Amino acid sequence: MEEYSTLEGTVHSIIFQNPDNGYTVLRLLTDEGEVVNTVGCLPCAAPGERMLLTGRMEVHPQHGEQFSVRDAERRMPAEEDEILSYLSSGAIKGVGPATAARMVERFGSETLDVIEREPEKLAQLKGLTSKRAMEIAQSFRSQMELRRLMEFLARFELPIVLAMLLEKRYGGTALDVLRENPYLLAGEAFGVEFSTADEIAISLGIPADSACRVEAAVLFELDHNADNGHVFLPREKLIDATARLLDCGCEQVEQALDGLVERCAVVQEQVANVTACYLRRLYDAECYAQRKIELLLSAAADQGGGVEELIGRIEEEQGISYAPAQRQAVELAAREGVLLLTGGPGTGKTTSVRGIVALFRRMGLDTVLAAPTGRAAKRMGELCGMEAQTIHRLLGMSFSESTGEATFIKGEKEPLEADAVIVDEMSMVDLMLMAALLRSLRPGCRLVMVGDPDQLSAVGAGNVFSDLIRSGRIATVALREIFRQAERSAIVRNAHAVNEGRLPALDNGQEDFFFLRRRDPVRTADTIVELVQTRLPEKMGVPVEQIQVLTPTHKGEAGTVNLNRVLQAALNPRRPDRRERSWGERLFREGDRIMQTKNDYDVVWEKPDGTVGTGMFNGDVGRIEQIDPSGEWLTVNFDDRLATYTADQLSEIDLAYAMTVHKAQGSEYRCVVLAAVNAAPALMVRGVLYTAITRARELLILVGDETAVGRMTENDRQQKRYSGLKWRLRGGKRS
Ligand SMILES: Nc1ncnc2c1ncn2[C@@H]1O[C@H](COP(=O)(O)OP(=O)(O)OP(=O)(O)O)[C@@H](O)[C@H]1O
Repeated sequence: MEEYSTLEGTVHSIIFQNPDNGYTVLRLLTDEGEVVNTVGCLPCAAPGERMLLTGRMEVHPQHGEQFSVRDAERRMPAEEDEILSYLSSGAIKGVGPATAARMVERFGSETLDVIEREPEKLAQLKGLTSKRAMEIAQSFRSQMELRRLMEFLARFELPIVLAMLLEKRYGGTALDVLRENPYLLAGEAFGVEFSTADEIAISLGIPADSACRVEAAVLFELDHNADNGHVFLPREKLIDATARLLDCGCEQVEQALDGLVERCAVVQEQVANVTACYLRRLYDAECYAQRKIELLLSAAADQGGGVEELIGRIEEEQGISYAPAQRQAVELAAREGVLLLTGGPGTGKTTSVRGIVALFRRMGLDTVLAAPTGRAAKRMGELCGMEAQTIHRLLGMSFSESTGEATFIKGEKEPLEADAVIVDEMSMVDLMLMAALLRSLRPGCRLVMVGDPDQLSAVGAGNVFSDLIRSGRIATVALREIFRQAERSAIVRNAHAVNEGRLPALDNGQEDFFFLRRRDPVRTADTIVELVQTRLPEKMGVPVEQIQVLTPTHKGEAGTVNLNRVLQAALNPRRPDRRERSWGERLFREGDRIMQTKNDYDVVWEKPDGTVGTGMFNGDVGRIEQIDPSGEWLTVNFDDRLATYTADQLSEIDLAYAMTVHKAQGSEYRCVVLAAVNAAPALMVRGVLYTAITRARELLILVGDETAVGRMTENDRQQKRYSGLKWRLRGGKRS
């Protein structure tokens, strides 16, 4: 990792500035008398201002050497000549060079204070009306507010970009709002650690036992646990965790929790024998999901007559004879309002779905196919011979800038027109998405949910698929038989072995499954680079683009961070004709394979046929096509959708030469290279290995240590997730 250095000096001139995100290109006159081109997030920077910058030097193919800023300590100009160049630069609306000169001549080094605090004095100057003086003061004050906000955040080592986000949300009063309740930073929209918000609060003298602190901690715990998959927390656990977080007594937390329950910010309800505490949105989603599923079940669409004959014709048409369980699945799809279809790799799920699609077509049902990720939708569409979409796109998801929440065009008021919806890769659907999908279905719409319940759980909160299966309320067909074609593949055989707790065969006597023993993670990483760069493309004829490196972890030599660094250096090395752009610790280069790491509904994309749309989703993978010479935006090609990212969206992308198994959920690759290395205990589980193996279509190469493979295979512990959906469907308390 390159070292950071510091640079101190005065802003000489501004070359470029984006007022929306603060991205700035400027020339800095250092104290050593050198002029250095400097780029970074430096909102409202203006000539004359003093800066102490931390960052690193980069070589830009067109602009040569430039300093890329990570942190900045900034001081307003203090000397007369600095103030003059600051004001002359146009930094304040309504002040040009002539006015600036008059102001500084009259007020000297006090000029900025006068503008801010005694603007009426400005009207004494020739040619300045008091109205204009007030406008100047207003423009200067709003800049100062933003600056003070930035300085305030910088004291706690928070990123400058956060100031822009706060200002967007709270306008000129952002700093006051923040001082009143610093805990808002720990909320979903800003994602700051509770401990940092707490540090700010303490520095502001907010007492440790103040209600706002304890309430914020309770909400933070619920939110944090939702990120770990829990829909609710048992009251005792919530109180205990919060008391530990705050290092305070349980009574205080109980009081705060009761206050939140009274105000309905938290919902408390008995779920089986647990007193469950829910964030409001998750409670509403769970109750809605239960009610809507009941409704869809009660509208059971009995189409008994003639189905067998139809199935016979479909078999003939598709040149296939269904296995009994597959036939049952197709038949039940005709009869039931809601159907679950489960099975591991090669058990014939897709073939059954094709049958269901054909049957629905013959029944005259308008059918829609969907999946939780873009890749899963693409694959589903290809295999079923009709268009499939992501659930997000199907529902017209967008993002509210003011509340930070996802909104959907489709819902109860404007439902989907479909008569039937078939969803694949259901194991990845979390509770919020499930509730949104259900809201968009008309009463009587059929819902077929397909997936492999042994895959890793959804990233978001909930256990939706397994709750639905285990509720016993919904018709379920479990495909267990592995078809002969599929049985020939060692990938499929080994996946089933792992799923049953048996070690995969690592003897290399197979065509599509190989094991390369490397006990040391450094050698594991070296071997992975060699495989991807030369051996696989040259000896096995697999193009680099069709290989995906997976690893259980971010950390260590064989974790994503290091593997991405070494793979980038090998596959897309620094070249004079490839522009680069760094963002925090990451370095992006034209030609890099990258991944979107969170949903962003604002990214704009365009297809070659001119279709324009918005939205990129967590897990979408693309290639950096171009980095603008200003470094201010870059374009990424996602499967022919050319998306433009501005500087403030760069935190949402990461290199994707290697990714975690969790991130690869729902995707499939021709060839997977898996780093089988020891990692944190929570990652050494069967689900991780099983999911990794089942991502490979034609070739899987395990590189690493068989003890790690063994540990993962043996450990079938699934993280328990608190969720009440199964209980509600089984007839728990009606809501
Ligand atoms: N009834 C059948 N008769 C003969 N072959 C079948 C039948 N059903 C499925 N197959 C074959 O078995 C293999 C696996 O089927 P399919 O792709 O439908 O399974 P899947 O569960 O979707 O698998 P995966 O999840 O791995 O994609 C395919 O080669 C398919 O052609």
